[in-house]
Amino acid sequence: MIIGVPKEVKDHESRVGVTPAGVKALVEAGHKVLVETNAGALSAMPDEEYQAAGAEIVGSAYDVWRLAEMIVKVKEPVEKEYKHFREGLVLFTYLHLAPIVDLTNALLEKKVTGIAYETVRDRFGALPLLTPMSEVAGRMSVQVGAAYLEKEHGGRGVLLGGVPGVAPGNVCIIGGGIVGTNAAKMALGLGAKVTLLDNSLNRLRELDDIFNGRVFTVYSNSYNVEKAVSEADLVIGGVLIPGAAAPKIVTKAMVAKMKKGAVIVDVAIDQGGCIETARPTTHTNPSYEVDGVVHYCVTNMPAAVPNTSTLALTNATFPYLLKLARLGAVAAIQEDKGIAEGVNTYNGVLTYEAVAQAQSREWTPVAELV
Ligand SMILES: NC(=O)C1=CN([C@@H]2O[C@H](COP(=O)(O)OP(=O)(O)OC[C@H]3O[C@@H](n4cnc5c(N)ncnc54)[C@H](O)[C@@H]3O)[C@@H](O)[C@H]2O)C=CC1
Ligand SMILES: CC(=O)C(=O)O
Repeated sequence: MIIGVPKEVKDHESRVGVTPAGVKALVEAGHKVLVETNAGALSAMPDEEYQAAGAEIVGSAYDVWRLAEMIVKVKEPVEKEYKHFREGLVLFTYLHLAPIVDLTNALLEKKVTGIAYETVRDRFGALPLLTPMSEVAGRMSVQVGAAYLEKEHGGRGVLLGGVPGVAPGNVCIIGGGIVGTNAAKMALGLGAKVTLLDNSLNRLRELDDIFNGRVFTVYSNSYNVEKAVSEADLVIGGVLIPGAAAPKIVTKAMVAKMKKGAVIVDVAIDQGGCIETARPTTHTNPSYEVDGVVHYCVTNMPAAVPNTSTLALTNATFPYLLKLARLGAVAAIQEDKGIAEGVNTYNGVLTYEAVAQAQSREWTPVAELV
């Protein structure tokens, strides 16, 4: 198969979809890999390493997209990439379609097979291609939040760890999955007081065990959320219903009652955000204020640490990529239920229920189409 790896074009997106190690394994398996020049440069993976691994370096994105049968990326295509879509192309990347209607339309119109990292499942039902970036973003959310709490950055001037004689800061984490757990680890490491809310009692039990009671676990309902948020210096949003638009757990009214200079990091913003006042931001303009509360809602947080993130992401994506290349998309979808779960668009048909619900559209399971 001919596999194309374009350079990312989203704001400050510095990760890359395949590493030189991945290229070597693909080439050894008989595939051809086209890498756009400088695609890996910001992840400290120069063209020479790709070339030495057997890739063909291609000068333009246009040619990578045109010549490849499967495109492997990191982020969902932005508008200026839609012109590259064509019938039969396989696109393996994050898509986050629920909140992005125009991208959904473009993939459907051009009959692209869109396989979304964030909805691929493993045999345990987990989301193996979302997990590594949630680990990164969860850990980052605390260091970003701590920086925005500094006066210089508009925050209320709270040191999360406190000092002897002064209480630590309050961190409230909503959603106790991968983002939430990793955020809790970092916040505890800094010495903050951590409250974690989830609407799964079983998950709260697991978290209580994992953290040995050092994190305050609270059942997520609007009463408890309002109280926790009003006491917080830093609120981290990490709620997910896979593939769906994120439910708004923190309302505008709750934000209005937060402490002035408190900080919100809504990691769930890539699925539309779980905080009503959150809107997507970029690494160029990462933050804004609502009711005196600083909001940081960057949709591609791991791009800030591309070397770590590219390695972590491709560790997880590579076995799926190899399978897609070996079998071709149709046979891989037929053989592997987890890959089939990743298919959001196929031959002009929307194939993911939660996206269909978010956009009030019809959908058909991909198993009925291949
Ligand atoms: N902005 C960025 O750069 C990045 C964003 N993300 C996003 O972060 C979000 C969270 O991802 P993960 O932690 O991997 O998901 P996860 O599935 O591991 O965790 C989600 C948690 O939310 C909980 N939840 C669901 N409904 C809830 C409710 N009503 N109240 C409280 N909790 C509720 C679930 O029980 C689960 O524990 C996703 O939208 C993901 O795409 C992930 C990586 C990077
Ligand atoms: C998960 C995601 O959206 C990201 O890593 O950018």
